[in-house]
Amino acid sequence: MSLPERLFFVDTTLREGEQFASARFTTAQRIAIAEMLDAFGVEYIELTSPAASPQSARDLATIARRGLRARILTHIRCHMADARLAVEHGAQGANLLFATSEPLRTVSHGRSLSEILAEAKRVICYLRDHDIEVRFSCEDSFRTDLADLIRIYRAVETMGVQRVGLADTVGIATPRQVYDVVRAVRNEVQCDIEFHGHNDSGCAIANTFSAYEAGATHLDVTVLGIGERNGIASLSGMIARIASIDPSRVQRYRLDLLPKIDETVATMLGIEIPFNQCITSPTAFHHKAGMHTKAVLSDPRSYEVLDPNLFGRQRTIAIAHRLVGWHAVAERARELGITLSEAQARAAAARIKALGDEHDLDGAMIDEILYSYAE
Ligand SMILES: CC(=O)SCCNC(=O)CCNC(=O)[C@H](O)C(C)(C)COP(=O)(O)OP(=O)(O)OC[C@H]1O[C@@H](n2cnc3c(N)ncnc32)[C@H](O)[C@@H]1OP(=O)(O)O
Ligand SMILES: O=C(O)CCC(=O)C(=O)O
Ligand SMILES: [Zn+2]
Repeated sequence: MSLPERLFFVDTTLREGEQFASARFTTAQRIAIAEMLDAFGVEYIELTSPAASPQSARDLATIARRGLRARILTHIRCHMADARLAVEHGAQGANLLFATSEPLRTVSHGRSLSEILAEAKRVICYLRDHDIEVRFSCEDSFRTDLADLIRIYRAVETMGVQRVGLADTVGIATPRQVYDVVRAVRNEVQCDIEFHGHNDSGCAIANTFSAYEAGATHLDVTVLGIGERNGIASLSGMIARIASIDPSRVQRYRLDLLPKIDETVATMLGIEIPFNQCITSPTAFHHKAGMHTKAVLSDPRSYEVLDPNLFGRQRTIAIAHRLVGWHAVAERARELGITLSEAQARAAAARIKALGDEHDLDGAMIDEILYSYAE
């Protein structure tokens, strides 16, 4: 499968990620996160609006002055006061949004589509006059009428935005729907397209990937997928999704930094890396069941679509449990310098299984059983 060439990550750990329940990054932590993401190679780092709090405004200015390779964006309402703050605090780009769906339009801001477009024109012209890269996003795009979406995107493109954004704000969209809507927008505008997908129904990575396949160029991610409620697509998840199809698409990034980035942010948040996190979870390259370990010992590609070495990780093979197979037992014996016949390895595996039915096992217990064959 060939994937589109144009791919930019917009990491929004310092905006969407700050909306995660336990996030309250200090200035030093914000700088550390921005520097790690920059070293990794994300193209954009999105920061909380300078309107949010005095420290958020100061930190935007500090990070924007830091001379990072990544472009520093701030996420603001389509509002002149917020736009002025973005300019005053040195943002290189402004990610504007306005809710356009029926359910949100009423309760979020109460504007009609025409009023949204009138406000957008003032704000976009002001930002473009100040040489700010502008993206305009329709919040809750997937509960917005497609004709309304297209009307707005065509209009803001003529106002001079560099890209339009589609947001699955409530995590309701399916991968096929994302593909169809992004494709429809792709056919209507020339500018770049950004996608932002929430994980409420478990489709954030799949939806973000579908958007990429359909022509989205800019993909929103956060470290560990943190964000409002249960978050959005994770950086490591999107890297895994793309690398498993075509590693050359992500070879320009410092993939070996991913474990450290996830670990550092998890520590800042006071959480563990989730067990099901792609690439960086402690068990992401851990093999247990006998049928798996037998095959992996012969050729890791049997049960690994990603090479752990690419990410500075190592595979682990567990044998201290009742699902063990004799091949893995024989391999452990070889590591210990013990030569077992097939019959002995099978007998040792049977012994481990019987003990595993009775209680938890650990590596030392297994080695003791294996040494008993060496005597
Ligand atoms: C789906 C998302 O994650 S969107 C991003 C969410 N991010 C944030 O909310 C950033 C943190 N937010 C904040 O610090 C505050 O909400 C602020 C500073 C932005 C605004 O605070 P307040 O002025 O106290 O307003 P409050 O948050 O209660 O209400 C939102 C206001 O923004 C207006 N508004 C909402 N969306 C938009 C929009 N896209 N563009 C312009 N105005 C908007 C509402 O009409 C309301 O205006 P009002 O004060 O005239 O009634
Ligand atoms: O600005 C955007 O495109 C996304 C805003 C957001 O966080 C959302 O809609 O969930
Ligand atoms: Zn969001």
